[in-house]
Amino acid sequence: MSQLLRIATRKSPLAMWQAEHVAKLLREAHPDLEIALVGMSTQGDKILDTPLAKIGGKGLFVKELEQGMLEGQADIAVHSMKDVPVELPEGLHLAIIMEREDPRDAFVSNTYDSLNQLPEGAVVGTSSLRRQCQLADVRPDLKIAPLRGNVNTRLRKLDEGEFDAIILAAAGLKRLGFQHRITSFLETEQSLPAIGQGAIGIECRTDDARVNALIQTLHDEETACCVTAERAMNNRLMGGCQVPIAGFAILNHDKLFMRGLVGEPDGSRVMRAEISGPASEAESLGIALAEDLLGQGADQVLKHLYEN
Ligand SMILES: NCc1[nH]cc(CCC(=O)O)c1CC(=O)O
Repeated sequence: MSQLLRIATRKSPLAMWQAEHVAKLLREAHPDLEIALVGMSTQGDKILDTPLAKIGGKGLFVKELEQGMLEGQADIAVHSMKDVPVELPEGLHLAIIMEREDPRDAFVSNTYDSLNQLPEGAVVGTSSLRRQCQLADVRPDLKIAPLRGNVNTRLRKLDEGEFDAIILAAAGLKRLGFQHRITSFLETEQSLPAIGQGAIGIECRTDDARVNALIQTLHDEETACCVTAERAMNNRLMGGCQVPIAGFAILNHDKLFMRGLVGEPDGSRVMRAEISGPASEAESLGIALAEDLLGQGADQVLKHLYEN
């Protein structure tokens, strides 16, 4: 008897690409499996005129998908890890973290080759406080302008001449076939990525043994270890995805190396820390990194942001 697996996904082109990608890999692993995509709209997709940082709340891009799984309309949800809050609803878990795509931020411009070549006062589009903070730190003269919408919309707005350059995640551009639009990469030391950037995660019901077993082949332990450290840092900082927090871990054999950053959106204060240790201690390394940042004053910066 053929089995059915229903994948909950947002309807943006990037989310659909990611869900299709998972569907394709699962069809290869299980030729008899019938797969259906269940498209859903999230709050983050509906409110398009407000910077995400102002909408507030965690899980803006995942809540409706989680509800769908809890109500039995879908079996798994495919997420960009950077959109997934650290705390999940009762009954659901992150079963799978897939191998990470390029974690870097990309500089996209129709006029200038790189960040360094932007003239004084150039207008850069991004609605990410994390990107804004790091840009302002090195180039306080730049004008940061809000830029929301899915990847395709953001590229269109650049082409319409609203900005001298925009910053996007390289992973999203590559997945959607816009690699040629990447003018240059911001190395991770220069623009520390968001927690989980470039990694896709699969969430499902904790107790659904059939589904947990079906998706197991997609797991990448190295990425999972790095993302565990990054999310532990975020959890200790009580960070949502819309605060200027960055964190990026890599593995070298069994050793984990991680950088973290918290700052003011205007770049007036930027706290950085790094740590390394055994991969088996990923979670405690992430927490220790957060504590280093808190000790440097990150708690005041974050408190101030949550109050506004
Ligand atoms: N905030 C939306 C979002 N969520 C994940 C990605 C990129 C893909 C990824 O990080 O896996 C993007 C677009 C962007 O930041 O440019």
